[in-house]
Amino acid sequence: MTITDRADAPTQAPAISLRGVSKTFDTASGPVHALQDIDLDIQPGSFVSLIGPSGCGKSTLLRVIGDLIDPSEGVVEVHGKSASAARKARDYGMVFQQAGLMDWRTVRRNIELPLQVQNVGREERRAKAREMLQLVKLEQFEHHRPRQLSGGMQQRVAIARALSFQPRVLLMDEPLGALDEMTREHMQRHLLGIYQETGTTVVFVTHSVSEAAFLSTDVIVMSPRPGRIAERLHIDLPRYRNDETRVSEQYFAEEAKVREALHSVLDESRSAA
Ligand SMILES: Nc1ncnc2c1ncn2[C@@H]1O[C@H](COP(=O)(O)OP(=O)(O)OP(=O)(O)O)[C@@H](O)[C@H]1O
Repeated sequence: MTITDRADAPTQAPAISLRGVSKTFDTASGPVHALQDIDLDIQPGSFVSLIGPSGCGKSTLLRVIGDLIDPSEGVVEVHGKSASAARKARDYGMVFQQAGLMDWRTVRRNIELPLQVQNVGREERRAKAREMLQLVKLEQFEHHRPRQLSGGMQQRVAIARALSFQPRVLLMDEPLGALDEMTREHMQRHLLGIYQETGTTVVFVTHSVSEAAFLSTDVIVMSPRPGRIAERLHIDLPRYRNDETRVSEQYFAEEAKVREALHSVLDESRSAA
């Protein structure tokens, strides 16, 4: 399965490639087949959302890509390297539902942390962190502590931190899941802006159909027990999207397409249960 950000895009080496990837967890109550036989190519610069019922393996797939867990079978390549080599080469930025910021450090020093770990010099670190603060539009909060910021702002800091070392791939596990509806829409606009500006390849786990349709170039619909790819959908919207996109006929049609695919997976998994 190949995913390109445009249907007519020339063939290029995928940013992420999975072949025959399965993951089984051995638990006290027996094996859990979280992923089975996943083949997937993700082209550079695409924004790919993973959506599907709870427990269908979205987070497991993201974690296998990011080398946070090993697959039981199969191969993962990121820009031609193994997932573990890609992690060592700092090809990944990761953002989770909780921002996970350190409250004893200022906002800027939180963003500097991954650079500090890489022994980047102080001045360069500071300059990079300021650039990232501009990217997420939080320049004036440089000296604040995370607890002084709203949930959405904290997530923007987490995104800035993840992007500080210019990873080629941004892995996001429900990064907007804990935010209220209005903040979430606001953050979606921010995230789109960041994506458009950086051109980073994004893999994004979400439960929200509208979010997946609005943000993504492609949506992967997964089905549970075992976790598999049920359908992949190309989102036929202009790459540059804004609030007008959200109320366009074209967007409603794309959203309906994702909703329909998800509902047929839900219906199947209910009738199999
Ligand atoms: N560390 C683990 N040990 C045992 N089972 C696990 C582990 N991690 C995930 N699982 C199981 O693997 C399956 C897939 O889980 P995963 O979290 O990837 O699904 P998900 O689609 O992200 O779910 P949700 O939408 O609820 O977050 C589930 O049955 C889950 O219970």
